[in-house]
This record gives sequence, C-alpha cells and structure tokens, in this order.
Amino acid sequence: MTSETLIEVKDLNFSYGTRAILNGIDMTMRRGQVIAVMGGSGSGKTTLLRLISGAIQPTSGYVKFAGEVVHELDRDALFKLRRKMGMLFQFGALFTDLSVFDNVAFQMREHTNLPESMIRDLVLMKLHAVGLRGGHQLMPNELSGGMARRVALARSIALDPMLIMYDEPFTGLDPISLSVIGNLIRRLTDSLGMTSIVVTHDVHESLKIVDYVYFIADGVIAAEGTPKEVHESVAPFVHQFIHGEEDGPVPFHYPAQAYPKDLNLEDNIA
Ligand SMILES: Nc1ncnc2c1ncn2[C@@H]1O[C@H](COP(=O)(O)OP(=O)(O)OP(=O)(O)O)[C@@H](O)[C@H]1O
Repeated sequence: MTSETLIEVKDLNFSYGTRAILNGIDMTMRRGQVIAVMGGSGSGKTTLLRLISGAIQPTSGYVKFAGEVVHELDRDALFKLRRKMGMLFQFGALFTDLSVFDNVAFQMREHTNLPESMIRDLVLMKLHAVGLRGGHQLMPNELSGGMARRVALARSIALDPMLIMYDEPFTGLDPISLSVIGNLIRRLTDSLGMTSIVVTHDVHESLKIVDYVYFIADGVIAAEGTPKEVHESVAPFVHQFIHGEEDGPVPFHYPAQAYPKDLNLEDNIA
C-alpha cells in the first residue's frame, strides 16, 4: 500500500440555499485505502460523494482529487476526471435487457476504441475478479441480489478507476452475500491499487474491511479513526453507532416543530 494522497477535502462547506448541510469538513484519503463514511440519515454523506465527484459545487473550501481542485475544472476536465471514478449505488441498476457480459462491456464500448477481442478479454477478467466469469451469458433477471451486486462491481471497475464510491453497498443482502461483497471491496481495492469510499450504516461489516472511518453528524466530522480506535472509543456518538442504540447524540427524529403544534393541540391547550 502506498501512502500517496488521492483525495484531500479541506474546510469543505455546502448549503442547499440557506440550509447548511456540511460545515468545515477535512479528510485525507490515500491510495490503496478503504474508507467508511458513516452518519445518521440525512447527515450529508451522499452530498459529500456528490461534492467529490464534482456533481455539485462547494459553498467554500475544496475537494482535491489527484492534485486537482474538482470545482475549478472546466467541463472537459471534469468529464475526464469522472472517468477515473466509479460509482456503485445501492441496487447497482444493471441494464435489464443486456447480458452480464454486455453490462460490463458497456462503458468500455462507449468510452474506448478497444477492439472487441480485447474488450472480451477485459470483461472476462473483470468478471473473474468478482467470481462470475462463468456467468457472463446470464441475464440480470437470472441473478441473485448478491450476484447482481457483484456484476455491478465488475462494471464499476471496467475502466480501471482510481476511486470507487459505494453508496450503501450492503443494503438488502443476506449475511453471506454481505460478507462476500465486503471482502470483494477490500480485495479489489488492494489488487487494483484503487481507493474505495464506502458510505454505509453497516458498522460491523465495514469495520472488518476498512482502514479508516469518518462519522458525520450535524454537518461536521463528529469522530474519526481506525477500526481499532473506533472499537475502543468511549465517545457517546461512536458508542451509539456501534451498538445501534436509538437514543444518543444522533437524533431519531428529523427536526420538526413542537409536536402539539403539528397536531394543532396548542390552541386547545391554551
Ligand atoms: N436537492 C436537494 N435540495 C435540498 N435539500 C437536499 C437536497 N438533497 C438532499 N437534501 C438534504 O440534505 C441533507 C443531506 O442529504 P444526504 O442525502 O447527503 O444525506 P445522507 O447522509 O446521505 O442520508 P441517508 O443516509 O438517509 O441517505 C438531507 O437533510 C436532505 O434532506
């Protein structure tokens, strides 16, 4: 594992209108690392991924990717940069009318001029990496949920990205598939020398495979550390997350006006 920095997030702020979502986020992500980003629902995790990919622009601060400030890039440069990033969302949305092989080949055919014979070798190599070379002729409706997720993973590494961002990769999987996907994320990151960012609620699975964890709450980094540091942490926030407690610094309720007011009880009470 090299220690070269791939992503530097510096004093990153982002608001939707007047509503602040992220406040002064600092992060460093190195090549070869798997990094988890955790936090309660609505804490800004997906927003952070969108800022890293340049889909939205920070209010202030910056994200640097491979030395370049993402929000300063022009359209062409941003397009090139995105090709160095793979994104894997929860259900991996495969093209349902294309075979496993063609799903993985899709981006190679779109974005490169490689001859079909080379695409064939590359697709089989990517499918081999996720254990599905033998299933290349299957259609998506013939796959289990875990297999579909693995095809999506093979597709996201089709163009050899430097970074893959996974948004809730474990959701909806049985315990075995969950651990298969977790181990694959680790193995692919190591063997391809990439960086992986895993946004997840699954503390136990992710702590087994990641190098570093950031916890986001109320738009700031509430805690961070290696899995060992996280396990040993006595910070209430981390404790709540690790043990899945409902009550603690992470609120169960989305901010709302006083309940009696919502129920129109106030007038009656007064
Ligand atoms: N386009 C938008 N316009 C206004 N507010 C938005 C928009 N997208 C997201 N938000 C708000 O920004 C906050 C952060 O959203 P984000 O999707 O980043 O949270 P998250 O941590 O990924 O949540 P979850 O774990 O539930 O997916 C939320 O409160 C959400 O309501």
